Amino acid sequence: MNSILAMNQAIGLESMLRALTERQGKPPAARDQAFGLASPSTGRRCRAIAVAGGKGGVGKTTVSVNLGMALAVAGHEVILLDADMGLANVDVLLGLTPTRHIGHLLDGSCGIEDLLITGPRGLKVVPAGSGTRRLAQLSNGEHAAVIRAFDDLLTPPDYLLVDTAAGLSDNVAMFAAAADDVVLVVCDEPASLTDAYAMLKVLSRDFGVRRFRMVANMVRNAGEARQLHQKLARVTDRFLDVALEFMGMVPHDERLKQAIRRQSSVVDLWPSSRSGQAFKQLAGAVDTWGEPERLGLDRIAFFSRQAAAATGW
Ligand SMILES: Nc1ncnc2c1ncn2[C@@H]1O[C@H](COP(=O)(O)OP(=O)(O)OP(=O)(O)O)[C@@H](O)[C@H]1O
Repeated sequence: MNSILAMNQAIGLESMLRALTERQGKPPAARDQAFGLASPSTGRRCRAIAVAGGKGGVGKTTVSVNLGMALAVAGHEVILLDADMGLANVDVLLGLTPTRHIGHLLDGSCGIEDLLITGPRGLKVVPAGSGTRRLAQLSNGEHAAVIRAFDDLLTPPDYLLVDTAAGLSDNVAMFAAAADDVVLVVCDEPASLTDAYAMLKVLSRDFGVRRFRMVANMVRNAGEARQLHQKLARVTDRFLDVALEFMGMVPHDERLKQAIRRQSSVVDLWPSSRSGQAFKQLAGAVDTWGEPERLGLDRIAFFSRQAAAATGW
């Protein structure tokens, strides 16, 4: 797709994005951190990574689950937060049957530790709950409460992965802005590119997120992945004040689909498959990122505090 077409389509989403921003009130002047605890296993601060994508079906959950598993296999403590509230499926993908979810945390009937369930290879999951309309309509204050609940973890992990919802809701914006890194999953479809552009635009302009790491999903090879990155980076370099780094790729792989049908991860079932190897490489890339930067002193993002105060959370 040519870059001007991509930009025009993205600009076509302006009114929707403006409405979202206006509803949220004045955006924060600078990005602050919300998730941020020291990990006992490494002594390093927990790194919170939000996996986002804009368009539905680009592979956010697949990447979150398999990247989480690859990091766990590499010996890291990992918690995977399913933040696709009301349409949760991380637990389904891992064959887990949670009895509690985020809704129980929010109504005060349990704490964050009670929500953790342990999946294969010690990967821990915080389930979001499915089929509950109320969970799909959480207020900003409730999102803030979920983010802050991670401060109560007894043993913070090395990595907290957050599988965000599709679209550009307040939910996605808050979790992405509260994380140390945003991994953007993109596939080679016009709608994926325009939605990714729209997400970069709103997260940078309204939430101060300036750096993104792109994973090209469902591509044929590394060359195609690089081309996809260049296609998006050409437009973002020209029109947005963001750095879009290439993180890696996941090939289109039937093994991945088979693993999902078996409610397991390809990393666990077929580590030597093309996608299994790709997730190992992505985990290796994450491992090179080092200590997350701290852009502010407070652990709670500015907008989270505003929202929390407004709703009494
Ligand atoms: N690399 C891949 N190779 C083959 N199939 C893939 C790959 N990545 C994802 N898929 C398939 O694409 C579909 C959508 O993936 P997934 O549910 O992870 O997307 P999503 O972005 O989380 O969607 P939603 O936003 O709707 O929750 C799934 O059926 C999955 O099996």
